[in-house]
Amino acid sequence: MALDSPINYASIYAAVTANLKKAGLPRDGVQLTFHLSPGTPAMVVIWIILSKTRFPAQLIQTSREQGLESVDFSFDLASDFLPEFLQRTEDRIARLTQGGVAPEFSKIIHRSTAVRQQIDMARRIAVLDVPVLVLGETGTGKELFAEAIHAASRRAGKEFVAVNCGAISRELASSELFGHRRGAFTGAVTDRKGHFLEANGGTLFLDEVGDLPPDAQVRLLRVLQTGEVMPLGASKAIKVDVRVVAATHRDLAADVVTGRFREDLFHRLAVGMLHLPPLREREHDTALLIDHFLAQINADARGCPEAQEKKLSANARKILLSHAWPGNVRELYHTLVRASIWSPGPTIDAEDARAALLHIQRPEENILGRPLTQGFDLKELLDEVARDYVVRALQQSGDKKSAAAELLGFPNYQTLGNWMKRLGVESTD
Ligand SMILES: Nc1ncnc2c1ncn2[C@@H]1O[C@H](COP(=O)(O)OP(=O)(O)OP(=O)(O)O)[C@@H](O)[C@H]1O
Repeated sequence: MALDSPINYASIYAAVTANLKKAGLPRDGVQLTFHLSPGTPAMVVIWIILSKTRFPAQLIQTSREQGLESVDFSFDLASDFLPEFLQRTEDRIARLTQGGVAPEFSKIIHRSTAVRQQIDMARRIAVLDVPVLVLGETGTGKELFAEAIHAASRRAGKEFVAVNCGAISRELASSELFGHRRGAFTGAVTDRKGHFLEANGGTLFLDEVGDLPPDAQVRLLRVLQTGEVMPLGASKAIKVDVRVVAATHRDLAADVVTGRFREDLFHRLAVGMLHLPPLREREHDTALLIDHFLAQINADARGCPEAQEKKLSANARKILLSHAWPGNVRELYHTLVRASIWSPGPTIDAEDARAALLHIQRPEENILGRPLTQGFDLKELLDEVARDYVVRALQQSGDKKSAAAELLGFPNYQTLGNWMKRLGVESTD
């Protein structure tokens, strides 16, 4: 096993754990033994920590005088230290979160327990200054959560830099994030600071982190491990103090399995992890968001001479409530903006709502012509088709479940109810 240095704790830890994992350890039926005597003091420390945590092992030492001895001492991290450590952390969180919810979390409009739980977790993670990974479909509020975490953290007054990794070209990803020196590559005519240094002292929000190319993943891992950035073409690393909040709509755990995303980076980023549920899984949030956004749209329009205060008719509301919202909160907001602009009178009626929704159906999205590329999910596609028909049947039947069930060829309305629950379709029937 090659080591950078026999006294470098980080490299000993990385090398040993990588080798043990490669050997498929720990594993049932295999009793591990670590020999403490031949190593440097740094190695002994790492062996002891690993034996008491990730790789339970028996410890032995040897000497000319005593021969082989088992090294035994009671040191149980879980029961001896963790409770005390956690209690200290709890106290700190309680101190830091005194005074109610940070106002930035109040921007996250919700009534559902699912979102409330994620806010509670985000508040606790915010004060710990650890990396956070926010998972959720597009438009579920990942960036909104990242901003709130920043605002509720000790970095609040410092920079919040948001970068969409999916929008950077693969060739330029490393230079955009970590910077470059003039002449580092063709086209590098001036020095570039890079987003990490721009966010120094604050928070860097890496949206669509799953789209980072492999070389940028390696560099990001190194920054997280060492707290230092090495711009392309530079000869010296620069210390940075940046908290990373990453987000993705991809199934990152599946990307780790296929090798598309580095497992070690995944673990580094996912110290705190949030799962934002799609709108269809947030009971009653859609109704609340409709009212909130409509009030906001009306407030924004106030002052324009030709603007009218808009209201939603009961039928228009029903249509919006039963839509599947594949684009989640963002799509809901834009649909309301369109509906309020297009409705000629002060009331947005069913027709206006339908027209605003129809606007986003893209004819080129032929359901039979989707490319079989990574991320394709046949079950999700079939659910999409089912959702579309269920919503249409409900609309056509005036939201009467029995009639809608008949239209769909279901034996009874309970069957429709089961489908709606599974597909996350709401109804007001
Ligand atoms: N719970 C919410 N309350 C109020 N506004 C919300 C909520 N969730 C999302 N939004 C708004 O919806 C829009 C989309 O949210 P945001 O950009 O945070 O989503 P995202 O998950 O980061 O999207 P993407 O995956 O496309 O990057 C934003 O304008 C945001 O302010």
